Amino acid sequence: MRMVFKNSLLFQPVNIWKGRRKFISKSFSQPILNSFVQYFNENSNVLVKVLRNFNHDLYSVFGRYTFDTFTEAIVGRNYHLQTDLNNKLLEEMDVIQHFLGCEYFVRGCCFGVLMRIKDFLCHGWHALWVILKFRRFLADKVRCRMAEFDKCPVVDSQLSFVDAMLNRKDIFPRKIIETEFILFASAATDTTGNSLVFIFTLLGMYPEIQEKVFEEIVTNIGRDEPIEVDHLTKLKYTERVIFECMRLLPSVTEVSRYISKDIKIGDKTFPKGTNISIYILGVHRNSKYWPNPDKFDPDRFLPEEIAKRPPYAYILFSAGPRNCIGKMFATMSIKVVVANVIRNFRVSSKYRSIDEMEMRCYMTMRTKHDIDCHFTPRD
Ligand code: HEM
Repeated sequence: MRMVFKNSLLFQPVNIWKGRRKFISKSFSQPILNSFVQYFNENSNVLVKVLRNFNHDLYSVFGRYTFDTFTEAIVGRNYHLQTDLNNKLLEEMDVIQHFLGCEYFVRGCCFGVLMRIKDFLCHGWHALWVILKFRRFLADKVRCRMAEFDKCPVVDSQLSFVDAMLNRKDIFPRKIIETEFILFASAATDTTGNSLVFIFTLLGMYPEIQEKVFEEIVTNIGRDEPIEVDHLTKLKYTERVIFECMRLLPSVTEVSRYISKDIKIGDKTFPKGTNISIYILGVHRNSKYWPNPDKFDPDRFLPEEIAKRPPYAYILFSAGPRNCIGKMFATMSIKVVVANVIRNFRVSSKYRSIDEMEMRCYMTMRTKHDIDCHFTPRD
């Protein structure tokens, strides 16, 4: 991780992180995010076509949608991974998840150094090769953008974070811009893609809820109209459904922190120098805050129900200053996809409960095997 993201936001000490996060946050303001909705809409139209012909390997299908949308919004380039099935870059990235994932470290710890060396020789080189390929692929796009900028500088207060950094090349060298772009693309793709897979699978498990979502979408947007910013705030029930899906199946299940001074919580003290993990999945299914926690109930996200809970009972995007910078980007993108897909397809799944979905968790959570979720055109 450190090797790939060394110069990025993720690994900066607080004093550098603070200034950079503030700078980048301006590019995630509401007016800028609103201007991205056209890309979410256009790419979700492609997704609808893809789903008509290609109904398997859903992690790849939704990951490709997310990657195309992200790169188009941020550097103005669509790589058409949704339709270019020969490009296997995202699937190859899964090797990295395997390599960095729990299994490697758990086994490495149990059987000692020899197992680590064996794992590295078996999987490490492959992971390294994929990382370099991904890096080169994305860095190349930043260079293209840079060349465009040099020819024709854009003077605008509403720039994507890459363009905003390119505008301040005096403080952001090219290498840093490239690394940030790679971090953001990685942080956006699997998280959002996997969430979409889970949302549709849960909608497939609860057809009555799916029909209510369909009704709301058709009433507020229509069957064929392009999806625009103003539509998104009208999808109140759909939004509750999305939040409930991501409560039960968060694509990021834990975050870690290094404790820099003693912290007392209740009668326990966590001493300075400790690494701790906050288990998001556990918090989201804690019966103290979520009665009958395994029940799928979108009304938990009615405003009056939210008001009854402490704000940290739902930490899908983490919380505090180091939370997810892309949370609104992800939420808006997911809403557009749900609206466009549900008005075009009836979704079904054989699972009767989330317990039947065997999960595996590396950096992000997925099912162990191909997921059972099917899309049947409504027309
Ligand atoms: C459903 C989708 C997403 C989920 C569940 C998610 C979750 C998270 C979580 C839990 C963190 C905090 C990590 C920590 O506290 O250590 C985080 C950080 C981050 N996320 Fe997301 N994320 C999502 C989508 C996105 C998107 C779309 C982007 C980019 C547009 C993004 C960019 C980032 C970045 C750059 C950080 C690090 C922020 C920092 O250290 O200041 N994420 N995300």
